[in-house]
Amino acid sequence: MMRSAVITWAPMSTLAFAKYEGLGNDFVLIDNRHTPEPVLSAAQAVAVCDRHRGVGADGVIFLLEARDADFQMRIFNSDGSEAQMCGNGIRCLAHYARTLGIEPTADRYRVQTGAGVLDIDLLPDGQVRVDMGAPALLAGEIPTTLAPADQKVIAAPLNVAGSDWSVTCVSMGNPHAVIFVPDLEAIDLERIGPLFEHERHFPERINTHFVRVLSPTHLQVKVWERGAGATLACGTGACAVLVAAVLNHLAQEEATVELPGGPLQIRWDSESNHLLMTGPARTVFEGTLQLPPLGSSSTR
Ligand SMILES: N[C@@H](CCC[C@H](N)C(=O)O)C(=O)O
Repeated sequence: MMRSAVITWAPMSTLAFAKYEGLGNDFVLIDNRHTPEPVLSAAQAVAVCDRHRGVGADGVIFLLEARDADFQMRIFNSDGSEAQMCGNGIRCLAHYARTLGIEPTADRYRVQTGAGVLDIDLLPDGQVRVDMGAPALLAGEIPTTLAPADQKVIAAPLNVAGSDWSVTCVSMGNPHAVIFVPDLEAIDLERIGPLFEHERHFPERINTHFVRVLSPTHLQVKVWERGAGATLACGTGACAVLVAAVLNHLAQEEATVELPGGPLQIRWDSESNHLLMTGPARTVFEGTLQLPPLGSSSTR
């Protein structure tokens, strides 16, 4: 018997967004002050980040109300997983907050993140400086099983894809593995990146950075991000790279971290033990998302 197909079109709701980028690490930003949880589900964030059928982005960032800060940041990676922190994203969010009429105090915002409350300074030249807090170095804090939980992971041996690597792990709220190599051209990121991300010693997966030391104040990086793949820049990663370089006696406490999308200035302040990251953030365009109602199945 022939059946006739019934197509029901769910009514669309709309949601305003702004697209921003920091060194080519790009985000869809959403003013989420009206509800305590992100207005998009993880699956909707994946759809929005899709570079063919969505807006296209490395992640979706929500600006929410905060009790003890100017506002709160939450971020979904392009695969829908939630991360604790995003260095490039928080610079973008600071500029976005200003367009929403949230006024900083003496050009400074205090922002609640999964890595604690961070101070963000809007500099006169348009750049943004973020106090990224202190790095966490113990294996249990990363987390990784490459060492006992109460020990640091500095130049630990790890075999991935049949090769031996020397891995230093740093958490900036989110987990990073840093590997110093003599030649970045030799790194096939699309092949090796996912193998590190899902390696069994990293129970919450890992952001991976391959680093060539150009000088003690100049580090060049290739980035594979947890939940987003190869990106043009990673702010938390740039901080982790500087920390790892200092711990391996390869860099000074202040350096330029050269990412595929451009440079970040990173300083590890010896007095506070905090990382200070300075870099740009830029608005690209604004728009309106067409969304099926939450909880509805696809209308296609
Ligand atoms: N690109 C970001 C980091 C985003 C989160 C990361 N992929 C994770 O899952 O931890 C940055 O600039 O720091």
